[in-house]
Order: sequence, then structure tokens, then C-alpha cells
Amino acid sequence: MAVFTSVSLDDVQPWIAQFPLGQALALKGIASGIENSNFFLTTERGEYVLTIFENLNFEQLPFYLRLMEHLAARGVLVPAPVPNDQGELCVPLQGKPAAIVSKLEGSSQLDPQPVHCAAVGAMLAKMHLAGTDFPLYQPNLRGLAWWHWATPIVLPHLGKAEHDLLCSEMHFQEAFHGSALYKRLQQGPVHADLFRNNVMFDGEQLTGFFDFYFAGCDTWLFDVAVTVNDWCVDLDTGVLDVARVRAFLDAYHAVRPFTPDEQEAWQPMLRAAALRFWLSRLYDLHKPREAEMLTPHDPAHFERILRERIATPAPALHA
Ligand SMILES: Nc1ncnc2c1ncn2[C@@H]1O[C@H](COP(=O)(O)OP(=O)(O)OP(=O)(O)O)[C@@H](O)[C@H]1O
Ligand SMILES: N[C@@H](CCO)C(=O)O
Repeated sequence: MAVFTSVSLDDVQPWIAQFPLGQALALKGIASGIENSNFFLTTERGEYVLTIFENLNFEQLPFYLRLMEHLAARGVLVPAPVPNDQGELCVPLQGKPAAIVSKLEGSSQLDPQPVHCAAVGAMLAKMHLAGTDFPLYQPNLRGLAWWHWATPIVLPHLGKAEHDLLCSEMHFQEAFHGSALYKRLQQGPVHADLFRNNVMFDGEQLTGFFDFYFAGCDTWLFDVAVTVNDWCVDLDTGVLDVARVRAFLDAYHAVRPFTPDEQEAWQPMLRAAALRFWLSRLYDLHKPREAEMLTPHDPAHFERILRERIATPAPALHA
């Protein structure tokens, strides 16, 4: 159950008057999700999603909401935040920050085929290009600096094999992130958490990316690696499915061609993307907040992926 802050239609009625949406007609809590309280909101103007942010504050939210607004205005399929009569995207509700965004049609595709991976790859490339003139900056808050901070917290909880893997991969990634090659990689706003459950499909038609609350500025290649590590993987083994990888990368490359530097950085970046989620899942497991105890994600899945990326070279970015 992911409604931590309860809100009734009566609570919303006076509040919604500041938005150009007419009256609220129905409000229904959304069960999935572990970060925020989400509701489907029906108004006289249509269907929306109301989010009450449980962990992010008013200073942090403009980056995410303005990014979604910026991308939506450029034709990237993402929920468009609705401004109130003051032009604000984020306003208090029940004492917490809240926003209304457009509702995406469809549902998550949890068993993706190459056709779905191609659609995600092409839209991700379009999103990266559309973000180049986004004026706000926030680093990826789950980047190398966070890995440094989290590693000593989780290390005491690990057995020897995991301990050694985490230490050696952190050394490898420090060298990679400090390299001249890494510094030449193109950067910009990235989603950074574009898993299967954060994309909507209506059949084979992609209808949108959502859940931008881990977005930040990082290398585009990191975003590609995070997405490939989820969309193109065999969930039981962590092995990449070549047909899905090719479909994803070729579709991305057709919109925003990969550079030779990105080609060279591809294998270490897949490892970085695996490490990022192994570490955050370990952290969430050992330092759970109340909400996350409800649906813990399995760290072993990303440990398997990391070991597999170290052992087996992935298909090249492009021919
Ligand atoms: N704009 C949207 N359009 C349609 N459905 C949405 C939209 N935003 C959220 N949802 C629905 O709400 C559910 C929960 O949203 P979300 O995944 O963002 O939850 P969360 O708690 O913020 O994050 P997390 O995925 O980290 O648990 C989604 O699975 C999806 O079904
Ligand atoms: N996508 C993350 C959860 C945070 O949204 C994971 O699978 O660990």
C-alpha cells in the first residue's frame, strides 16, 4: 500500500480550485510505488495523477517537475505537470509538497520484447537531446559521491565474497570516473531509474516515461546502461539478451548516434550501472525506512548482474 498520507475528495476540492482543472470528481489511491503517496484524480478536464511527496522537499522538487515540463513541451512522452494559477508546479497539501501531472495511458510491460526495447531506446535518445537546453542543474544524487558515502555503511553487513567485490568494484569505478575518457562523455539531465515499472505501454506503443524522482545530471551513457541492465536482461541469470540489447541500442543510435568515446566506456559503464543498484538495494535492506520495509528489492539480483558484466563483455554499442 503506497498511500502514506490519506486524502479525501473533500480535502482536495478546495485545494484544486487553484488549478485550471475544474472540480475534482473522483480520487483513488494507487497501491504500487514505495516512495510517495499517489492517487488517480478525475477532474472535469480529464484524468491526472496527484502525488504527495513523502521524502522530497520544496527546494528539491523544481528540478524534477520543471524537467518533466521541459521534456513534455518538446514532445518527449512524459507526464506534464499542471501549473496552478501562480505558475507553481508544486504546492502544499496536508502540509507536504504535492503536484498534479497528466495521466499516462496503458500499463508497464514487464516482459519486454525487442519491439518494446527499441521504443524505449528511441525515446531515451530523444529525451537526452531534448534535455540539452534545460537550465536547472542537480547532480545525480545516487552517483559516485553517494556510493562513497554508502559503501562503509553496508560493508559490515556483507560476507567476504560480497565485501571483496564491493571494494574492488569501487576501486575500479573510482579510476574509471577519474579518467580522461570519462570526462569526455556527454552529460545532461538523465532519468537514472528507467526500469520496466517506470515506463507505460499501450500494446507495443510506448505512452510515456514516469517516476523522474531519481533524475539528475550525469552522463547519457550511464542512463543507457541503467536502462539496458533492466530492459534487456534475463531476470534469473543477469545475462543480457542480445536481440533486446541490439534492438535497444540500434534504436537509440538512430536518434542520437553514440560516440567513439562512449563505445570505449560502454563495458565499465554497465558495471557502474549495476553497482549503483546493488549498493542502493543493500543500503535499503540494511538501513530500511518504514515504507521500504514493505517491498524490499533484492540486492542479489544486481550482484549477479555486476558479476556477469565483469565476466562477459556485452554487445558493442554499435557496429
Ligand atoms: N503519470 C502517471 N500516469 C499513469 N500512472 C502513473 C503515473 N504516475 C504514477 N503512476 C502509477 O502510480 C504507480 C506508482 O508510481 P511511482 O512508481 O512513481 O511510485 P513511487 O512511490 O513514486 O516510486 P517507486 O517506483 O520508486 O516506488 C505506478 O506504478 C503507476 O501505475
Ligand atoms: N529501480 C530501483 C528502485 C528505485 O526506484 C531498483 O529496482 O532498485
